[in-house]
Amino acid sequence: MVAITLPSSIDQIPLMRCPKANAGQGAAAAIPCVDLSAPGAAAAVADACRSVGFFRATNHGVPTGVTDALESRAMAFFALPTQEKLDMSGAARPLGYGSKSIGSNGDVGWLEYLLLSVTSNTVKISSLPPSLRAALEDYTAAVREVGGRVLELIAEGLGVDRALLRAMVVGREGGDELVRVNHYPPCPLRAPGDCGVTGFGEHTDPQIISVLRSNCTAGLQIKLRDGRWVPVPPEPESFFVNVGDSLQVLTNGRFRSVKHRVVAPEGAQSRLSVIYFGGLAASQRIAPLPQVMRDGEQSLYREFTWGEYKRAAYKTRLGDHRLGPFELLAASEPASSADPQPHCSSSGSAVRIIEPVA
Ligand SMILES: C=C1C[C@]23C[C@@]1(O)CC[C@H]2[C@@]12CC[C@H](O)[C@@](C)(C(=O)O1)[C@H]2[C@@H]3C(=O)O
Ligand SMILES: O=C(O)CCC(=O)C(=O)O
Ligand SMILES: [Fe+2]
Repeated sequence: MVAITLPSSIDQIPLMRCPKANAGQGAAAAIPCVDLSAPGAAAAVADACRSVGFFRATNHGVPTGVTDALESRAMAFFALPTQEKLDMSGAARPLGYGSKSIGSNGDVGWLEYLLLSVTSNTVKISSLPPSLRAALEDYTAAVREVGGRVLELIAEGLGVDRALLRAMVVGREGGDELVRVNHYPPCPLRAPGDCGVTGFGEHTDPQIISVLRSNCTAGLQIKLRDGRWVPVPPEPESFFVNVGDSLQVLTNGRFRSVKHRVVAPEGAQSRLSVIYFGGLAASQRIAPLPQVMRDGEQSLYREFTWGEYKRAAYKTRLGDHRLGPFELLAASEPASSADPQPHCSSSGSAVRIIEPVA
């Protein structure tokens, strides 16, 4: 039984259009798939990060028991009354339990979540149910290994020291690793045409990489380099890897952080996703790796630390172009919020569509 309550004002939940045209044949084919233990994996990972900024990873070595245990403990947690969830986790600021509100700048979505710091594999919320905490710690240990392997492959694919990126992120003293568990209950609202309700609005992840797994329920979409949004078919046996803003800078734009969003589920099923975010230590400088730069190539970004970027990121709205203020040369991305695109808005029970802004 899902304990989320309907928002007091449905107006607070913006609806968005999810073009069906992109959901057809070929959508899944647009998403690269990499067998992490195959020969040639490094080149395939680098290729995927360059062309899409996103890929599906198979042969990752995480036992299904670990993911199943977390999924069932998390669902049991989300089924608790809201006050109990808040008492156990504290209200998200930004860590803790959140519902419908994402960040502190007015973003909303049809979801509830737990956002946790997992650096050194310690889940720093003491009053979580012990079985959930244990499942989170087992999962974190396993997903961190996947992240570490992916970072080795990325380094190899870039032609830099294989251990370099992994050592900057995984299990690093003072590092910034997060796990987020998102629960999107079935959404009773309906929008006309091709609109769905926003589960998690369009954004890029600020960290180096994100490693995501979901249950069987669809909803995640990514934006391809040609501007098309495509649905990511759910694949509970696989992990999905996102390039984050920090990796975009480290590669001087060779890899680009991928825009993604989630549409709330319409049917009877809820979506449960778990994401590991590999970030850096606060004092870690983020600048293009000298080894990837060609002779005379200029950095596209002014130098900054992860602490500085994170502070700036938390002042932004979800869809903002967070790297904008750090760009040195002519910006390759619109400096505004989310790209102009069709979206919908609700007005009481009657749903009103707002057409794209030019
Ligand atoms: C609106 C926001 C939520 C967010 C912090 C921010 O101000 C802008 C970035 C958002 C994001 C997106 C990826 C991750 O889910 C997240 C934890 C992160 O590091 O950056 C969230 C932040 C959050 O929910 O606190
Ligand atoms: O829930 C999902 O599938 C994606 C969520 C997401 O992008 C995030 O938590 O940053
Ligand atoms: Fe994300």
